[in-house]
Amino acid sequence: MDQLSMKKQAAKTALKYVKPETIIGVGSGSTVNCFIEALGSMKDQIKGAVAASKESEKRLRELGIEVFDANQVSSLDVYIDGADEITPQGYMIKGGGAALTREKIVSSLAKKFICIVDKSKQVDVLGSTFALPVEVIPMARSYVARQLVALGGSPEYREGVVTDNGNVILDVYNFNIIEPLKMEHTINNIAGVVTNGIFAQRFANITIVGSPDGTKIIE
Ligand SMILES: O=C[C@H](O)[C@H](O)[C@H](O)COP(=O)(O)O
Repeated sequence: MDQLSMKKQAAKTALKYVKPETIIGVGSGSTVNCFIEALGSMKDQIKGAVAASKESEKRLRELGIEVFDANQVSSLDVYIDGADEITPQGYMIKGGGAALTREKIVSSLAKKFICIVDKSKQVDVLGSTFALPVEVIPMARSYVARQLVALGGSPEYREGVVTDNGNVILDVYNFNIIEPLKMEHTINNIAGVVTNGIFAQRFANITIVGSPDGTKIIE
């Protein structure tokens, strides 16, 4: 089974967590694009969605789903998003598509984070396969990079990428993230960091994994 089919499998399974008459949170990325496509079958049952990226917003609107601003809602029933890495505890690295800050904001509004992944995203320790994205205010780029080196990482500027918030991304290699919550807070405390791609404070409550052996749900 190819990776796209596994993503589609996980995305379709997530529909069972979408309740009629609710506004849901929707993340971004290729797995979420599969989810948005599947959500078309329920578009008349939900009130709408809050999107974590301009790209997802556009795709939702194209399907005829109403998109709300995050400031218009006080709470969301569920937030559905992919991840670049996820541990058995539901800790994630996100931001491969540079949407990490809006994803953290929208997911923080939700009662439950449902993470949809294909099995290649499962790891025991964060940082094993994927560099950690950090969104940075442009004028702080060099300062933040030096601080990340002091923490043991090897940051690389993601050339040519500007986030939906007008900032830049540093991808940090060689981080073995043994204590995700502590690391998330430490990096977020560096002046000039908007947020980093560790999702430990806001971990996934439910992980849906698409694999050739069928879909697995980890709660
Ligand atoms: O910024 C992007 C997001 O965090 C995505 O959810 C993450 O990169 C996973 O994307 P994909 O489903 O394309 O692997």
